[in-house]
Amino acid sequence: MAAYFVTGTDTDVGKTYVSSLLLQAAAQLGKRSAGYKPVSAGCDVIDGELVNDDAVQLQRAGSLALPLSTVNPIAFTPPVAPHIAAEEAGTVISTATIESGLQHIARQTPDLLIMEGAGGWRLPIGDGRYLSDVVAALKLPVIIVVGMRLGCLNHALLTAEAVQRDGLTITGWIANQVQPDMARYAQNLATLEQLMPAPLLAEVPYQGAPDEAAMAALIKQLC
Ligand SMILES: Nc1ncnc2c1ncn2[C@@H]1O[C@H](COP(=O)(O)OP(=O)(O)OP(=O)(O)O)[C@@H](O)[C@H]1O
Ligand SMILES: C[C@H](N)[C@H](N)CCCCCC(=O)O
Ligand SMILES: [Mg+2]
Repeated sequence: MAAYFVTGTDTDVGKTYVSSLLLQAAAQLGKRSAGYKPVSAGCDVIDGELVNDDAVQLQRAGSLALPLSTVNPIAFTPPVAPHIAAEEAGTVISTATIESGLQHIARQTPDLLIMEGAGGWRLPIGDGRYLSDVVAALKLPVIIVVGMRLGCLNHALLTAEAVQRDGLTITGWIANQVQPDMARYAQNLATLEQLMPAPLLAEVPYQGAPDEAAMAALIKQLC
């Protein structure tokens, strides 16, 4: 089984969008794929259940049939930083729950398991702890989604520095075109290719996906 942690240069940079593409591509190639969003903030309450859109997207994209509570064991209603939502709910984000949730999915032997963070790499989860501590304890390789917009160079380089300082391997980064036409896109991409300490895995076009052959090659590399 291959498991990865997908982080991003910020919230709203396309971690879920890109993770879903990877899970779908793996499924189309006959692989067992599963997404995991341990901590979410920003949910609808449907029939008494907290339903997070990221979790629903990952659940649909993966080929394993998993209940939503398995894909997303820790969920909060307001779309705010999760440790603040946890405090408001009078609860503490449990690292044991995050870890056991991953092991639970791993036991169903996916070929590709993608765990999506929330926000960026150094996400506080309360009491001086960070989601990155959990990823480090799990020793998961990291994929960085770079939301290609002005400011991403600094965010991408700082994220990569922090991941490496935490002792983790960066499998690579994905350039995600969150804007239809970023000014100097090619030059920004070239700058990151030169300065990032890990390879560019894929370019994801605005409202699109890498071509089938590129995706198949990437899934082969990741699995
Ligand atoms: N390549 C793309 N083309 C067009 N829209 C995109 C692309 N990538 C992401 N988006 C859109 O940008 C928004 C943010 O993407 P997404 O939800 O995947 O971000 P995220 O990093 O997972 O955010 P969060 O921190 O909340 O988990 C969504 O509306 C998504 O559909
Ligand atoms: C609500 C939002 N879409 C995400 N799920 C949570 C983003 C947390 C960001 C925390 C921060 O770094 O400021
Ligand atoms: Mg997301």
